Amino acid sequence: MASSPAETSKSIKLERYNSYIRRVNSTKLLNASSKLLFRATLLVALILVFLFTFNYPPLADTTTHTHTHTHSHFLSFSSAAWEKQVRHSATTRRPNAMIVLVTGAAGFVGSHCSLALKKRGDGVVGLDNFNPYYDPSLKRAREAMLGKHQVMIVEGDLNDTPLLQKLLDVVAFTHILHLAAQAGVRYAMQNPQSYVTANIAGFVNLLEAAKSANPQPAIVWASSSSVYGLNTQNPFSELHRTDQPASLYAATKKAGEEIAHTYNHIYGLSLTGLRFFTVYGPWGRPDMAYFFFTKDILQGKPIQVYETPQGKQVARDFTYIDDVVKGCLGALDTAEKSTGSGGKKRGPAQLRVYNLGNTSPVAVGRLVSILEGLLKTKAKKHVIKMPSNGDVPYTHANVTLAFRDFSYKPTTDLPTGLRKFVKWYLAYYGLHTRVNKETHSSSSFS
Ligand SMILES: O=C(O)[C@H]1O[C@H](OP(=O)(O)OP(=O)(O)OC[C@H]2O[C@@H](n3ccc(=O)[nH]c3=O)[C@H](O)[C@@H]2O)[C@H](O)[C@@H](O)[C@H]1O
Repeated sequence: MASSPAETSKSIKLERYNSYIRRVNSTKLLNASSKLLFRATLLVALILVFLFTFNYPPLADTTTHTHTHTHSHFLSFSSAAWEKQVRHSATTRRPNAMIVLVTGAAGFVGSHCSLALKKRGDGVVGLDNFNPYYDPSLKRAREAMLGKHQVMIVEGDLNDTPLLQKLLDVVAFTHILHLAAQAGVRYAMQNPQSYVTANIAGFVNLLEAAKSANPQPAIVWASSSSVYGLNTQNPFSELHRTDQPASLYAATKKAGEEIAHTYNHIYGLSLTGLRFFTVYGPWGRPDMAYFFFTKDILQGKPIQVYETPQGKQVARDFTYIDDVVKGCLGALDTAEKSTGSGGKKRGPAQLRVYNLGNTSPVAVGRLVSILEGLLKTKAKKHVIKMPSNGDVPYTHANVTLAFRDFSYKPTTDLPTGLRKFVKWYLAYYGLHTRVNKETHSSSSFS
């Protein structure tokens, strides 16, 4: 049926009105869905910000699932590219080479040992959590130096079990050189928990991963001269008592020696503990006296030199880094294989402890005089009684055992070693004034 013109115009208007309403509604719908989308995006963004800000999942998981490397950053630790880099770093370049996981590789002794191993053709993979106990930029500089020699440091924590398992799965390490630890004798009064976490829990976690690995690696690890504690027999021999630690640091290192015994006994892990005696040298630790004395003397700041409660000089068997590196490599070279497999002991395994010292203690006052000479600056020296915060009056190593078993023989005296340290210090921090030309002799770590 045909419609009238009036009806037609009314129906056209109605149609236009309906179409207008549909457009308005669809725009409203669009606006509503955009708003919904916007709110959802905001919510997701807020959740992400929360997760990153409050570090969830916990640090042990987040930091260790990534790593830095000179060529690429933050690869997932399970990615094929990450595994390739780890294997590349573990590549050996000599017959019968060892493949070593070095924990604490961005640390003082760890970086030196990693480089020495790599230079002689061994495969090396580092592990370090880059914690801020002392300036992490120094650890990054050591990492960069190792990167130039194709040594990769995986950024991760000893307490990250999946990471350790992954590393031991990806590479059949023959050895672990375990140097990662919470160091420092006096800092244990300020942050006791950090010593338990790194030196006890972290060590156990590493041993757990090692005992389950196939093959089980042999382990050489850093104990400390501080385990001799209040021992008065002199020089310190491995046969002397070590059941009187004077600091929590010493107690955790002594606990490590007992834990090593347990894992050797139950699982057949080959374990060698090295008692380091106040190691110093280029690329050293800024928390140690020789290092911050150098800084304070150059800045004209006062330094405190401790004396015993009886007014005697405090002394240390200061040991130069190159001598300690030789000792570490000697211990690795003579470490026998672990005997267990699949987490089970198959026979008795090697268990050893050695002193790595210099065998000639030097008073701290003499250390200061040597630095004054090298820096051509008089120290503002205050002699005070040694605070009772874990320190011991003197250390002195007997190294007969290490000499017998791997020809360990320290060859660097304190003036020679400090000269090399000062040369490095001035170059590293860009300070070249007021210093003896003599200090510009050769350095060990370049
Ligand atoms: O052999 C070890 O196993 C340990 O060695 C190192 O400990 P220590 O021998 O105590 O070194 P370090 O602090 O440099 O003090 C050196 C001397 O300066 C004296 N000292 C110290 C500070 C100060 O302000 N004044 C001072 O006279 C102080 O009394 C001491 O006589 C490592 O840090 C430690 O991690 C561990 O490895």
